[in-house]
Amino acid sequence: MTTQELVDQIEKKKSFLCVGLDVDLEKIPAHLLEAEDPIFEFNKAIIDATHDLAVAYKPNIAFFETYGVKGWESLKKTIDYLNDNYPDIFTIADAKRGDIGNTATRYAKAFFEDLAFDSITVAPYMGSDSVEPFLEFEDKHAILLALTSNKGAFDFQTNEIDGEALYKKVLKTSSTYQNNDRLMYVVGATKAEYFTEIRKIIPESFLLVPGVGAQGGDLHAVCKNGMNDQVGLLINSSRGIIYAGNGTDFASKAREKALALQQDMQVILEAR
Ligand SMILES: O=c1ccn([C@@H]2O[C@H](COP(=O)(O)O)[C@@H](O)[C@H]2O)c(=O)[nH]1
Repeated sequence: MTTQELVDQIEKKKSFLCVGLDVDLEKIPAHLLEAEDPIFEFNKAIIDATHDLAVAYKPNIAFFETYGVKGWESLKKTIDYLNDNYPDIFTIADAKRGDIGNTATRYAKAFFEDLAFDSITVAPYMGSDSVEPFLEFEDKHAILLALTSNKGAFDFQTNEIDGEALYKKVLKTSSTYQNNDRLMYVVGATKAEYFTEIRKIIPESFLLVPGVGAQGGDLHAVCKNGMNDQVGLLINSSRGIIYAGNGTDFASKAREKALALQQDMQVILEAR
């Protein structure tokens, strides 16, 4: 998907919501456990209940890998279901990959060609030759971890090297990579006070922003400091939406949570 197509979706739906699919068999409603593929059935119900309110879905790959081959089958069914039924939706494989060039190419082919995701999260630590292979695919995007939502982000990312915070170096250096127009960045909602500085370095780029809801990040603060002319934000909520209920009405409960976020976003968009 092109960035412009994503922007068009945001305008049409008045939403920049990304629903995170972090499916845990210990948390999903008991009645689904009788299904042949409970993970897929759960995802399908969540997607069907929220697709008009969200512009992106982000399956976190760990939650599928943990179930081995069955988990990968559920992931494949989930991405195929999204692509077949809701082709306008932007899809993110939250896989946080990063390795030397030839290995990075294999990761990129796995997630962009076999699984047909629009984007994948990538760790920047190994540098240009570990990131650029992901940027060789037309209309696909690498979403680089810049300033993450967790407290461990302060271990390295905000530390200064030669007078500049590491996360700023990541933003600046990656902006020189081949096909850098296909780059997006992860910045945590729990780090709202950093968005103004971040926007000075990468004014145009889309930011994937996890950390609202369960991690306590503030949507309004993020939007105030981080929104650009094209909105430029994908706000992710995973547990706060998908586990809003755990009875037979779990999907409508998830919709209620997604609707509340979308309505907040609509107000923010209309006030711009
Ligand atoms: O900095 C980061 C990067 C990724 N994540 C992922 O986003 C979701 C957040 O889930 P919630 O339930 O909404 O807290 C999850 O998949 C994380 O692995 C992040 O939280 N922070």
